Amino acid sequence: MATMKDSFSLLSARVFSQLSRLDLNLDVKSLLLIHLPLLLFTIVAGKIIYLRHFHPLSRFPGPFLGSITNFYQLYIITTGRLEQYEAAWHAKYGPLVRIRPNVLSSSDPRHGPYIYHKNADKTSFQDLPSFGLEESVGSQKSHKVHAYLKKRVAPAFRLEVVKRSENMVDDQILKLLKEWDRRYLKESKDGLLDCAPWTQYLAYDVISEIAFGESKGFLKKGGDVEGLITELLKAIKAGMILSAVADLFLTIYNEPLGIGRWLLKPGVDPKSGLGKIVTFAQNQITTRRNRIAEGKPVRNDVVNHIMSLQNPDGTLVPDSYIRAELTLVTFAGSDTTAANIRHIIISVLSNPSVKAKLIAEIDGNYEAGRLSGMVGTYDDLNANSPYLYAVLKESRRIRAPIPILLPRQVNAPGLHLPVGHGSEQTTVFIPPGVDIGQNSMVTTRDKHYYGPDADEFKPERWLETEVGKAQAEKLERADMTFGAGARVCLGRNIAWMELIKSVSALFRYFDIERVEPPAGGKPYKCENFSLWYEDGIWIRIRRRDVREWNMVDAAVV
Ligand code: HEM
Repeated sequence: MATMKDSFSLLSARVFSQLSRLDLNLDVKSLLLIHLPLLLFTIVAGKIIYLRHFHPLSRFPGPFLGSITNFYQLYIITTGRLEQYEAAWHAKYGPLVRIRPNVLSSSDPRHGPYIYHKNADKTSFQDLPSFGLEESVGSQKSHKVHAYLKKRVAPAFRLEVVKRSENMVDDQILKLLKEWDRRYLKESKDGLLDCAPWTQYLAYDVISEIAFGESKGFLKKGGDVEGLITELLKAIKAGMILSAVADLFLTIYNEPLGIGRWLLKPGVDPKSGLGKIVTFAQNQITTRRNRIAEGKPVRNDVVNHIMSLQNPDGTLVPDSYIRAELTLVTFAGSDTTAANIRHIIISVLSNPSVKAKLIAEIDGNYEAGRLSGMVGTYDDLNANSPYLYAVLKESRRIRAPIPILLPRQVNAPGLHLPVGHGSEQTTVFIPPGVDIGQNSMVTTRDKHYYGPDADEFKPERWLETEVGKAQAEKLERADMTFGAGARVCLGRNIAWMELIKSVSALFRYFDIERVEPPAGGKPYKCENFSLWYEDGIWIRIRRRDVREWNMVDAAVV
């Protein structure tokens, strides 16, 4: 099969041969065959010379192709492992690498507060046409507008509000336990399952329950509902690819004659990709309105909060804005948490001593009556589970659920970043007008900051009792896996609640071991498309002999 490169060469050859056959007068012919290509060549060569020698980032090292074109980033994204490229560049070029013509990547955890300060604006990476959606708090570029939007929506995500939904999280976890027990221990009996999709079912049901007031039934079905998981992945991949050439896309899209907007007309198909998620969000709004109209009680949840927001003139915010925020919550709150749970399971199962310590802590808490009910309460788990806390933190350090560079604009007067260590420490000036960011998958492997064992999964490094207060605080300061500064994750309380509860329940109720994929089972696959997508995490479960099973068996869900 011909490759894209072959087809392109073939096409160019045909165009060229057609042109040379044209009976044009010599001037036009020479213009098309000689002057125009020469002009194009001169423009491209001039641009490359500018980018390599005169651009404000020309003195920073990095991959050659990355320094002259954004299309290189596009290629890297399609490999599904862009974090590996970025880590390799930092290993080769040092803590500041020019990864795209106008973008620097930093791998030094000390740079976080400088880059993600409260007045930092997001970049064109975030500025793609929003396909019929208004700007949401997450897509807003300007720090000022962002601050206004965030102040309005943040109350819906406060811990005390999230805690009101705690029993709904418990219900979803209970469903997971019961489904695994029924399908893999009672019906098929071999206890063998691929847990990767189940983490998504749990996360999607929790987020739809907490944010939208009803779970969509992923766990019950043991499968995708309305194609949401599949379509969200398509939308994420498309967005990721577009983000690599966002500047070019915007130039074409915004060109004055409107041809670009006509050509790239964002056709939102309600049945696929982003359109499906937007339609899902709109349906939540309509359902809620219907309930209100019918005089039925409504929950004081995220939908309710966003629907009752007002504009400065006192009018209610429009549906287009509510849709945008709800779409963001669906995006941001599902596959992130699912990926995190998967990695915790993998890490615990691959480290027998960690598994033993974790189970000892969970069992100890239940036996001593510090955890009650089927799934311990948020407060009890938080207060009594230092090792579980360390496991969750370490898992996000080793594999950040959002494994991409989160860029920010460098505004005047520029940044002075520390580089080097000890007596060799100095500063580097980053000029205004460029973009800079960090990928948590890279910063969290910095050996100066985390020590020579930075690549190892070691929950103990987070324990004050093991490493001392100063070291534990140092690690907390650099933890950017939930984002940083004013843009820190709004859903972190929801995510944390879901994580501590589900991990503690899974290891209390099941004895779990990782196994090879069975014949015909999906093999392990892991891809990074700004979120992690994985398949084929095969485990074998057995019921543990714990008394709480009586409650689970008796519960009706
Ligand atoms: C383990 C789970 C999660 C991780 C690791 C995570 C991580 C992040 C990160 C890194 C950002 C900052 C992005 C940026 O700077 O561009 C972010 C923002 C955000 N996240 Fe999460 N997130 C998680 C779960 C959730 C959940 C469950 C929700 C919703 C209920 C959520 C809602 C949001 C929102 C609305 C923003 C935008 C905040 C802003 O721009 O001010 N996230 N998250």
